[in-house]
Amino acid sequence: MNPAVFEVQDLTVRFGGVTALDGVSLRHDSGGVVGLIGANGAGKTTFVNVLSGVVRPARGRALLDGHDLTGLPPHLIARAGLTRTFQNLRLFGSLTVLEHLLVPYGARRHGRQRALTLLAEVGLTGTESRHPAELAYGEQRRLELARALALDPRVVLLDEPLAGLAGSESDELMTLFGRLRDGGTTLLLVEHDVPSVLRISDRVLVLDRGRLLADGTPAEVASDPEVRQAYLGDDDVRD
Ligand SMILES: Nc1ncnc2c1ncn2[C@@H]1O[C@H](COP(=O)(O)OP(=O)(O)OP(=O)(O)O)[C@@H](O)[C@H]1O
Repeated sequence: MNPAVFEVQDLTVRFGGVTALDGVSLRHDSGGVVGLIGANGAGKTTFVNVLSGVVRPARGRALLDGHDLTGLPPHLIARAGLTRTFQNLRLFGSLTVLEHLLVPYGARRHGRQRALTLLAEVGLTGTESRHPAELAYGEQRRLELARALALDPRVVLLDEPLAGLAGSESDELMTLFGRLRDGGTTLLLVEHDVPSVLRISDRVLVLDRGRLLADGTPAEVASDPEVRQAYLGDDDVRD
């Protein structure tokens, strides 16, 4: 069997007496958008934190293309092809927009041109010399995304990328996610906006108190009685 794009085996994370992830195992073999939903405290951010190297699991493994990432620091995981955005933006106040992207591109060939191209892709052309504090909130979110996209990762983890965005801004980002997916990037989308997740995802995972409650197509997950009872309100799943 070919290695999965990403895979977790028996992933278990504890914070003191709290079990944030409880033996989660799954593999994702193709690209596309994988939605990850669940109530507050279900373990979604912890899942992203383990895959991206921010949190070490008590048990289990995380793999990217068959390579064990468990315990590697975030910068090596990023270099291996898995990057992320943060729920609370982590931009550098002293760097300009362009400099944010020149950091990952470093001395690479055509780094500056590639950075400018990427800024155009996320709709930030014209903001190159500004600092994060001079950007609108939606622009800051797009800069965070652009930084995660530098160096052409194979997998990007998006932790609540739509939080705090107006409807039109979040529509634009969803369109961009669709383009990235079509370009072959695998996206793992953690999001409280369930209708958006169901609309864009090829596969939806539902976490409930650290366990994988459901895993299927958006239609399968939206009609799963256990999911509806544990998590989804009827309003959330209506078209
Ligand atoms: N650093 C930490 N220290 C202690 N407990 C933590 C820590 N991080 C997460 N937890 C706990 O682990 C559980 C899972 O949290 P996590 O943030 O992964 O959930 P989530 O599904 O992302 O929630 P939300 O939707 O509210 O962001 C929660 O009970 C949370 O309080």
